Amino acid sequence: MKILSAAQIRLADQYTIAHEPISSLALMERAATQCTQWLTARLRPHTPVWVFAGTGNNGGDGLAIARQLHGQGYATAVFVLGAAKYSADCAANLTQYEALGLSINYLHHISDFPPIPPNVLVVDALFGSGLNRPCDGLAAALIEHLNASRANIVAIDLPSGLFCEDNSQNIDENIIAAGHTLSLHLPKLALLLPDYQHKIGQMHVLPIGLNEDFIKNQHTDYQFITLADCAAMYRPRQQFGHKGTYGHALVVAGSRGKMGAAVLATRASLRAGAGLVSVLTAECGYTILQTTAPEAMTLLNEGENYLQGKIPELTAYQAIGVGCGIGTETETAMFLGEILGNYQRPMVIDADALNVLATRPDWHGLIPAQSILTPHPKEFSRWAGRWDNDTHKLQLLNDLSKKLQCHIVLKGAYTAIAHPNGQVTFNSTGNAGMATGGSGDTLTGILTALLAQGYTPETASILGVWLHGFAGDCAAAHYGQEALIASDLAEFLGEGFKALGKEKQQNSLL
Ligand SMILES: NC(=O)C1=CN([C@@H]2O[C@H](COP(=O)(O)OP(=O)(O)OC[C@H]3O[C@@H](n4cnc5c(N)ncnc54)[C@H](OP(=O)(O)O)[C@@H]3O)[C@@H](O)[C@H]2O)[C@@H](O)CC1
Ligand SMILES: [K+]
Repeated sequence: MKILSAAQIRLADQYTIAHEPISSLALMERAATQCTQWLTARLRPHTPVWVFAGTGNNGGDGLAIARQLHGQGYATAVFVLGAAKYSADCAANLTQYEALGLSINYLHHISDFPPIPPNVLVVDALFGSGLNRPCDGLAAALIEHLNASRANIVAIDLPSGLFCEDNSQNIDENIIAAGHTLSLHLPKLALLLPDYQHKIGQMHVLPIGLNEDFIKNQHTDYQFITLADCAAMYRPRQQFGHKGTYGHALVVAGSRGKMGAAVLATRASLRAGAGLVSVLTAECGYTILQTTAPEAMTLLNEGENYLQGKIPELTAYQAIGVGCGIGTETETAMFLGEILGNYQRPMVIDADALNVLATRPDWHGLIPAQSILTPHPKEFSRWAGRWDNDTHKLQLLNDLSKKLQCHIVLKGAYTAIAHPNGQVTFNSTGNAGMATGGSGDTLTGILTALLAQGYTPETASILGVWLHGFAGDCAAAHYGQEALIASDLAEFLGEGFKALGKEKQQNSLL
C-alpha cells in the first residue's frame, strides 16, 4: 500500500471525483460512512458524541458523521470553529445538519468552549490533510482544551494540528492527542513515526474508494506493507521441492551466557522454511544447540566461551545471519571480520555484529552489498549519530542504506526498512508485546532463512519483517502482550505462512 503526500492525496481526491465519477459531497459522505461504521461498532449506546469541526473538508467529514450518528439514535452535539468562510462541502453539511432541526455551537472565543465531561466521545474533525501552518490562536486553544479533558478522542484522518509528512517545525501542545486515528484510505507518513505516537493512539486505515489506478501511478518513496503485498511476494513450497531447493542457512550466534540468542535465531530459521540450518557457535553452546534445535547442525568453534579463531568453509551456505549474542570480544570481532572478508553473498547482520562494525568504519567496505542490517534505534544511533526528530532520522536511515548499499531494518513500532534504491517500507504487523528480549534474534533467523530460500534481499527484508510481526500478533492474541516471550514467535510463524498462502490462493483462483 502506498503512502502518499498531502498534495498527492488531494489529487487522488480530485481524480476520483472526476473519473468515477462522484460528487465531492458524495465522496465526503462515503468517507463519513466509513468513520460512522467504525464508531458504531465500538460505541456504547448511551455515549454522547461531541464533534468538533473545522472550516474545511475535515470539518465537513465531522458534520456528516454527526448527522449519521444522530440518524442512528446517538446523542450528538456539534461545535464548529467560527469563521467567515467554510469550504463548499463543509457549508453543505452545516446546512444539512441544521435542516434536521439540530443546533450548531459556533466557537468564536475561548469563553465559548464547553466544559468536556469525561464520558463523552470527542470526534476531532478540526483539521486534516489541508493543514497549511502550525495551529495557533483560537484553534490551538481549543486543541489544548480538548487535550486537557479526560474524554476519549477519535481523530478523523489525522490528529488536528499534525502535518501529513514533516512535523519538524510543529508545536507539540497544539496537536490533538487522540486515542484512535481513522486515516482515510491510506496511511500518512507522520502516522507511522514514533515522535507523534502519543498524538495518534492507534491508527486505523479506512478505505473510502479513492481511484486505485491513479494511486498505482503515483510515485512515492514510502510504502506501508500489507498482507496483500506480502502474498504477492510469497512463493509457496513446490510439490517436487526437496531440502536442497530451500537453501542452507548458517546462523553465527551465541557466547557463554547469551546462548539463548543462538537458540532463538536457529529455531526461527528452521520455522521460516530454510531447507537446512547450521549454527556456528562457541564450544559451550554445542550441547545446548543440539538439544534445543535438533533439526539444525551445530558446527564447532575453537572458542570455549565466545567465537574466535579459524572460520569454516562458507561456500555451502546460501545465506549467513551473524551477530545474535556473539559479544564484542576482540577475538570475536576478528572472527566477524574474517567472515565478512570471505563471504560475498548478502547476509543478515544483527546485534553484536552491528556493535562491532559501528566501531570499525574501515570494515564497512567488507559488508556484502544488499545485505540486511537489523538495528534497533540505539544500535542505529551508534552508526548514524543523534537525530533531531523522525524526519531527520529517516534521512540518516536513507543515507546509510545508500552508502552501504544495504537494506536497513530499523526495528520498532511500524518497523522502517530503508532500501538502497531510496524506498522506505513501513511494516503493518507487530505489537508492543514483541518489545522483549530475543525478539530481534528471531527476526535474524527468519531473514536468514528467507535469503537462503532465494528471496531477493529486498523481498526477504519486507516479508521477514512482516512475518515476524504477524507471528507476534498471533502470539499476543494467544498469550497476551505481557506474557509473550520471544520463543513464542517461532512457534507462530506457521500462521503467517498460512495467511500468505490463503491470500495468494484467493487472488489466483481460476
Ligand atoms: N482525501 C480525500 O480523498 C478526502 C478527504 N476528505 C477530508 O478532507 C480533508 C482535507 O480537507 P481540506 O483540504 O479542506 O483541509 P482541512 O484539513 O479540512 O483544513 C483546511 C482548512 O483549515 C484552514 N487551516 C489550515 N491550517 C490551519 C491552521 N493552522 N489554523 C487555522 N486554520 C487552518 C484552511 O483555511 P485557511 O485559513 O488556510 O484559508 C482550510 O479552511 C481530509 O483530511 C479529509 O478529512 C473527505 O472529505 C473526502 C475524501
Ligand atoms: K482531524
